[in-house]
Parts: sequence; C-alpha cells; structure tokens
Amino acid sequence: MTTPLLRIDNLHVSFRVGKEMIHPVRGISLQLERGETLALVGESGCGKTTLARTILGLQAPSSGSIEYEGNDIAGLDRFRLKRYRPHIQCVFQDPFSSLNPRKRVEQLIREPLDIHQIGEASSRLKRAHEMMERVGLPTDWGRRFPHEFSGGQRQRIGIARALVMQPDLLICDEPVSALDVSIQAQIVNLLWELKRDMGLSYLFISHDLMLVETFADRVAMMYKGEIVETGPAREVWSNPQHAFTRRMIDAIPVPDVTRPTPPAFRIDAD
Ligand SMILES: Nc1ncnc2c1ncn2[C@@H]1O[C@H](COP(=O)(O)OP(=O)(O)OP(=O)(O)O)[C@@H](O)[C@H]1O
Repeated sequence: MTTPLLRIDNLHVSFRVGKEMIHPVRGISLQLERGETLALVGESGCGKTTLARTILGLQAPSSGSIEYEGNDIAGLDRFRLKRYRPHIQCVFQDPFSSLNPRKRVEQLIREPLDIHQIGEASSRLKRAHEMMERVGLPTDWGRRFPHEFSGGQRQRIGIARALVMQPDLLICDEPVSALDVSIQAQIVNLLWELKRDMGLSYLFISHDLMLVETFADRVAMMYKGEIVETGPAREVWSNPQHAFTRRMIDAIPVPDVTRPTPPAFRIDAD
C-alpha cells in the first residue's frame, strides 16, 4: 500500500475567545493521494480555513496528527517545519489583500525563493518569469505593482507565487470566490491545466458544491467542524447521504426552462 501524500487523523483545533473555548475543528480524519484533487466543502464558519491553516503550520492543533508523506508535521516548530513547508503552498481567497501593494510583481513571485535562499538572485528572477508565463501573464509586466492588475490577474500572480517553490500540494482556500463568475471559470481551468502539467495535488476549499463537482476527484463535506460525508464528487452529488449535503444541493438554484424568454431578448416574427 502506498503512503498518502497527506493523512490527517482525528485532528482537533480549539481557540480561547475571552473566557470561552471554541472548537472549529472536531476530530477530522481525511487523506489525500498524490495527484488527487480533494474538495473540502462546507458553509461559512464550519472550520475550513482553520483546517487549512493548521496543515500549513500557521495554527497549532490541540490533538491529532497531520502526516505529510508519512511524517507527522502537526504542531512542528518553524525550524523543523522548514523541511516540509516548501512542498505545501497555499493560494488565498482574496487576491486584493494577499499581495503586498508596495512590491513589484516579479519581486512578489520570487519572494518565497528569497526567503528560503534557493538559487542565485538571477536564477530566482528567471524562475519568477517562468512562473508568470506558466500562469498566462506576460513577463514584461513583472515590473508593475499589484494595483495595476485585475482581480483574475492578481489571482494568477498568487498562483505563480505558490508554484515558484515547486510544491507537491497546493491548498486553494476559496481561490475564486472573490472573482466575477466569468473569471472564476478561467482560474479554475488554469488550476486544472497546472495540475495536469505539473502533477500537483489539490486540497480545494470551497462553499460551492457545484463549482467542485467537475473539478474534484473526491469531495469531503464539512459541517460544524466535522467531516460528515466523503466520496467521489459525482457520487456525493447524485446520491448525498448526509442531511447537510442534501440541503446544500437543494439550495443550488435550478434554471426554470418553462419560463418564457424575457421580452427584451425575444425576436418577433413579423
Ligand atoms: N484566530 C481565531 N481566533 C478565534 N476564533 C477563530 C479564529 N480563527 C477562526 N475562528 C473561528 O473559528 C470558526 C471557524 O472559522 P473558519 O474561518 O475556519 O471557517 P470557514 O469555514 O473557513 O469560514 P469562511 O468560509 O467564512 O472563511 C469561526 O467561528 C471563526 O470565528
């Protein structure tokens, strides 16, 4: 049996808020195989981002394990995490706030290489330009600042920055929910192409079951800090087992094909 790329076992995360303890992640177990796209779907506040932050080492778990290629990385200090961290990168939800507005785009993309002191300055810049090309941005835009780009282009910058470290696992935390619907499709297509060409694995966090249905291999439904249902995306979609999944599917608007075309779009015969 091969070792999964990521294996999470009975993970708990708690925060103290004033005098209260809250428990956003309650005993989550899941695994992600190499080359797989696992969508983590749940409504706002169910603990998706907390789980992502814990995998990335930005949040300490209260208990449980997170194994990356069989090595437990849960709660490692920064020094020991450094060995694994380049392999796991993240694309954030908001391309407007996740990029430092004072840095030029090529600087932003090469920054992870600078931090980890990988290669010479010239080779880092070359790699940043390669990544820009890979995500569909002209390299001569590298001297521009983030505010000179549209939302979709900024998300491409975020993806290039995540890819520059040549990760195996990309955690995409609602990567398209801040974008217009037409741009969402472009970014999802780009992520799909990158996965195909670079052999990436994705943990794709979303509140939108319809978006992930075609993109993900498997779906894990998260509800109030727990995984309530996991399975191949189409199976979960066509035969939901949990009441929460059924509610999410029922909430998806269905186009009413019986409604007449609005007058403004109708072409009259005479
Ligand atoms: N650092 C923190 N301190 C205290 N509470 C937190 C912290 N981070 C998250 N929470 C709380 O934990 C719960 C889960 O939040 P989380 O952001 O993980 O949910 P989410 O499913 O990603 O939601 P969304 O889709 O809205 O981003 C929420 O009640 C949130 O207020």
